[in-house]
Amino acid sequence: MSETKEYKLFINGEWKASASGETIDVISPSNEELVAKIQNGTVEEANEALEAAEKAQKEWKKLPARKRAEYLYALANEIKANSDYLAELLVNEQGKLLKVAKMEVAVTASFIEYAAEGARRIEGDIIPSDNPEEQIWIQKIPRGVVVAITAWNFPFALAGRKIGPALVAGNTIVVKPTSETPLATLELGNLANKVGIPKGVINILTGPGRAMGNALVKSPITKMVTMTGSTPVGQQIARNAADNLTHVQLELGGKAPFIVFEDADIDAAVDSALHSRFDNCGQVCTCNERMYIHESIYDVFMEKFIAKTKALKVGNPMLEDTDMGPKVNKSELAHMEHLVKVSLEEGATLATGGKRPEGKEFEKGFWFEPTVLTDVKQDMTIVHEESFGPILPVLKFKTFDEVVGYANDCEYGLAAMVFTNDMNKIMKCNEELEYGEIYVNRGHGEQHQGFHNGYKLSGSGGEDGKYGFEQYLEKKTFYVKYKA
Ligand SMILES: NC(=O)C1=CN([C@@H]2O[C@H](COP(=O)(O)OP(=O)(O)OC[C@H]3O[C@@H](n4cnc5c(N)ncnc54)[C@H](OP(=O)(O)O)[C@@H]3O)[C@@H](O)[C@H]2O)C=CC1
Ligand SMILES: O=C(O)[C@@H](O)[C@@H]1OC[C@H](O)[C@H]1O
Repeated sequence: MSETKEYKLFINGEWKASASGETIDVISPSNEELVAKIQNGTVEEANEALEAAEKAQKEWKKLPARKRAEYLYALANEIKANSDYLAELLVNEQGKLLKVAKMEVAVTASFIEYAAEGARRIEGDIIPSDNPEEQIWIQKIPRGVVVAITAWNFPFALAGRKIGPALVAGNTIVVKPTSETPLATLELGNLANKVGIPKGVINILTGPGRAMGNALVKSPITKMVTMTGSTPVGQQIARNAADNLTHVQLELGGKAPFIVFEDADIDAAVDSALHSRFDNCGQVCTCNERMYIHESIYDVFMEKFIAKTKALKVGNPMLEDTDMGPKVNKSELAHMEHLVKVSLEEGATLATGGKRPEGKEFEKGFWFEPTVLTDVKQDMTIVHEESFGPILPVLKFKTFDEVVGYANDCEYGLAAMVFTNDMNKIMKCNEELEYGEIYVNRGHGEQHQGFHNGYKLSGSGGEDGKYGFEQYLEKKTFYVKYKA
């Protein structure tokens, strides 16, 4: 029996055990076996990491951005070179399919490479003054120390999505991954050392968000917090950051509507609806969380959709022909069971799924069947509460105004998906849907050069692309008077 690996804290380029002397178990969602142990870091260690990042940033910001980018290209190459190991770690800690984990590793490297490409596009302005013999210069400068706090659904990609732009902009970073799935992210410490990223530029801490996270957010050393996670925690972070007026970038919860109009390509819509709900066991912030089908195509659409849902293969995430793995932990599984119970009590019908799959392989682990609910009404809990799992409520609609009203009847505003070939409908959806990211005639899936931006309780600030990169830069304005 090999000894269980114990990960340490990565501070100032060194690995160290926490002074707390306590560790946290990371268990496999597939079988509840112990995967590794991580440190239960202390508030003092949070401050130690922040001080290391602050010290390192003084030199890091002086490097030409191109040189900083070269370090990041090297890091991305190391990530790709270690893809198999990192992907298997993601399967073990998060329960995602191996093929999805390999995609996540590739996307992580790609996020970092995309950020590095921006090294020569940190552009300021020179503006003529109203005064004679005077110029106005607006310079883009790094903010300083960035704290990155990430969720458990794509932990590695979310870390790369933040490390890349933060470092290219000339900031240094303290990353606090969720205690649920920190392992692949911790491995970035080894890779950072291997490519020679200076000590203190990247620091990685583990420990419960409430204690460790609070300390990182509240510190006056922290000049920006970028967080991906739930809305309640994002709101808490915004409150904690207010004391120092620290810049906050939040990517939070969602309840994406998936709307299929009468003129849609039904087969394309069925496939997109299936993947946008059940990929990664429904644990994607832009997932199809509620589906609206025009009444004229409802029967033909649902016959195809239910058949494909029932055909999904739930099981061992390491196998190539598996379509869906387990939920990430026990409480998430309990949330699935609760949502189905409440939905049935409120009058919904269980069209398929609704419970733990049967069979010996599912006795351990956090398994839940792909679930579809019909006879759903707009005022039901399941239409408004994020499931972030494999549960899909389906509703019929008659008119455009009715379905847009249903779609906007939501406290979230991250993503929406629309299937129609009618250009007028597409443009009206563009105008009337209150969502930061709208997919037309395809399922979810952002691209780096876009802008992942949540309205309402889905977030603040936005991430990715040139507008996401801007979040990591401060501006400094000079009024320069001279004698011509
Ligand atoms: N908009 C987007 O792009 C995405 C949004 N999400 C959302 O994330 C949620 C699921 O992820 P989950 O990890 O459960 O989210 P949580 O909000 O529970 O946790 C997110 C992170 O915040 C940390 N944290 C918890 N409390 C605090 C605090 N007081 N101060 C600072 N940090 C804190 C957690 O640490 P710890 O876990 O160690 O306590 C974790 O690292 C869903 O709501 C989903 O919609 C997920 C992915 C993408
Ligand atoms: O965070 C999410 O759920 C999505 O933004 C997801 O994270 C990384 C992937 O590239 C996105 O699909």
